[in-house]
Amino acid sequence: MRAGEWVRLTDNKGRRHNLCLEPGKRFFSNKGHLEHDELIGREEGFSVTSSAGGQYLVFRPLLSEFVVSMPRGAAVVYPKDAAQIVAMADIFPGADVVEAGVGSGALTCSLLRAVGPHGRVSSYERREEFADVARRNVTQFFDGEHPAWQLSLGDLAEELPRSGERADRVILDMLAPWDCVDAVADALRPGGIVCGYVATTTQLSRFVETLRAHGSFTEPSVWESLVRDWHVEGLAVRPGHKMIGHTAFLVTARRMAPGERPPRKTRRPAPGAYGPDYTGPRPADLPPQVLEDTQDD
Ligand SMILES: C[S@@+](CC[C@H](N)C(=O)[O-])C[C@H]1O[C@@H](n2cnc3c(N)ncnc32)[C@H](O)[C@@H]1O
Repeated sequence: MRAGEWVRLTDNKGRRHNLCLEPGKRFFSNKGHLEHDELIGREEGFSVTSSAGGQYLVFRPLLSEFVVSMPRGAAVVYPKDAAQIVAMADIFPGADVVEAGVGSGALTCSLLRAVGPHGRVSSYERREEFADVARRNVTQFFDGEHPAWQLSLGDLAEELPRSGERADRVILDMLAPWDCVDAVADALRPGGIVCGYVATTTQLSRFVETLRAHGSFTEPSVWESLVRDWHVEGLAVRPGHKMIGHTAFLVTARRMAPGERPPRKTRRPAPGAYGPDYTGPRPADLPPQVLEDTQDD
């Protein structure tokens, strides 16, 4: 490990500290201090003892560790969901991926890793202060600029058509992904995948109905992932007491070729899908403020 690199210290109670190694500096905790110089030049994966007897494991942070501890502008996509997005939206080496909004840049790091140096991740963010946070985080994680990354400031629905970009995959993590469906459909290559990450059921409903109504996507698939750790010690083998429960719902659909439509029966809700006596608004008709009152970016 060299000066300027980030390392993670974990004490024997599982408490974690991230630090950037600097010659001559000290790390302080309630267990005294450690000299950075003791860590610089060593290979990761060892334990050190501080001046007051605290023991720490020393490793470089994994991506999944980095994104949950890095500075945040907006809420981040958690590693459990980033893994689902990479797998189920089929992000492959060399792919052209468009992403919005970039938020804190957590998902961006996973996308860049998956496309590699010969792919492209084109990220859009409409708030400059979040774009700045993301730029710092992504640059820190990759220890410099990633050759496949391009970050643009602006609203995806307006900027993507202007850019003329074509994409194999488009990932939307934003309040109102339905506003971007036209732009996404125009940018996606036939067979390409749109993947939405939405926090609430009202957003989910509106996004899925908008994709269906657009007519150029296959029937959306919808799921969520719940991760539960297990405690395994002797005969005490049981689920952990805490878990990461709901974060967001995931939606994917594939772009049909130009002029092609998915089979009709998969495009519309079955008659009576809202119940025979239902006369209220359909999800796609809900006014935007109903959603904006309950959800922030
Ligand atoms: C929840 S955050 C994204 C977090 C990000 N995926 C991550 O893992 O760090 C949502 C972001 O989308 C941005 N946003 C919302 N609508 C947008 C749009 N139409 N175009 C571009 N950015 C948008 C917001 O400003 C916000 O920063």
